[in-house]
Amino acid sequence: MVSVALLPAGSVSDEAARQLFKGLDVQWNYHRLIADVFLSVVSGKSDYGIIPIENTIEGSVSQHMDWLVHEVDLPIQAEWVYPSIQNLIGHRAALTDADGNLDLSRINRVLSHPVAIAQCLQFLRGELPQADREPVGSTSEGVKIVRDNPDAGWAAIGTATAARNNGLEILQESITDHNNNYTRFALVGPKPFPFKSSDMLKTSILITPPEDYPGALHQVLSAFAWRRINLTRIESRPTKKKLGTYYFYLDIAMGMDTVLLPSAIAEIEAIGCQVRVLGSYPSFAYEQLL
Ligand SMILES: O=C(O)C(=O)Cc1ccccc1
Repeated sequence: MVSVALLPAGSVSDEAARQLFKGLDVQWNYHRLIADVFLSVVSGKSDYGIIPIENTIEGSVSQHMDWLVHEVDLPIQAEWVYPSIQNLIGHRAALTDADGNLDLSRINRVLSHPVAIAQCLQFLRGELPQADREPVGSTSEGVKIVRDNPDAGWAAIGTATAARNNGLEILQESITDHNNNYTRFALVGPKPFPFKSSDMLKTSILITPPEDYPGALHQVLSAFAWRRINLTRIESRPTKKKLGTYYFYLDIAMGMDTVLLPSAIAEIEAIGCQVRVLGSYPSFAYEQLL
């Protein structure tokens, strides 16, 4: 049995986790906040933690990436993608007019995870301009709060699973501003993920260039380019130490166990950059986990 820390039952993380761990014996340790998911793994209560890190519409979930970089030292052991379909969820009976029609103008507040709210901004502006938006720890927490306040005129954005679990209706299905909305999840923890394998391996590294070094990023990229090493993501984030200083987060489409990548990293260190490896792990496409 493995123990896995994640956001609460019915969250997108929960649906995605069940896909990765399908067929395995798992103890699910649910936590209200992503910080507690990380800390459950750090303290040894859970073997792995499940962290949403990137989304088709919203891009990087910076707050989660920052935790991975600044607050904990937990390697990434796998990544996978999962389609996040978001729905408007509430008490239909309380939002119906005298003719029995659903009246969305009765909704005065929408609760959800900030990433889910960000995925539905056009819908919210167009269909629910009167409603306040309230960020909560997860989409499923929002659904639960709405369930407990049937007469408040509140609605949540969340999964069909959360609507079902809480006995609420889907008022409108699939309300994200763009289709094909996928979220990339990272599995973090001290031990490798031995249960499933993939032909696609990835390595994530963090590079902090020396200050005032013109062309540092160019040199970093050329260390990969002439070795024909494929990068799949590059992000810059503030170091949080001084305004205008950044580190670079790179995803590389290969595992660490080759000559090429260690030599590229050695070259980057030789020009004075700090390099931290955040993990070298299998990457699963959604279709691989069905
Ligand atoms: O709140 C959830 O359901 C999560 O798992 C976080 C999240 C929110 C929106 C898209 C993907 C993951």
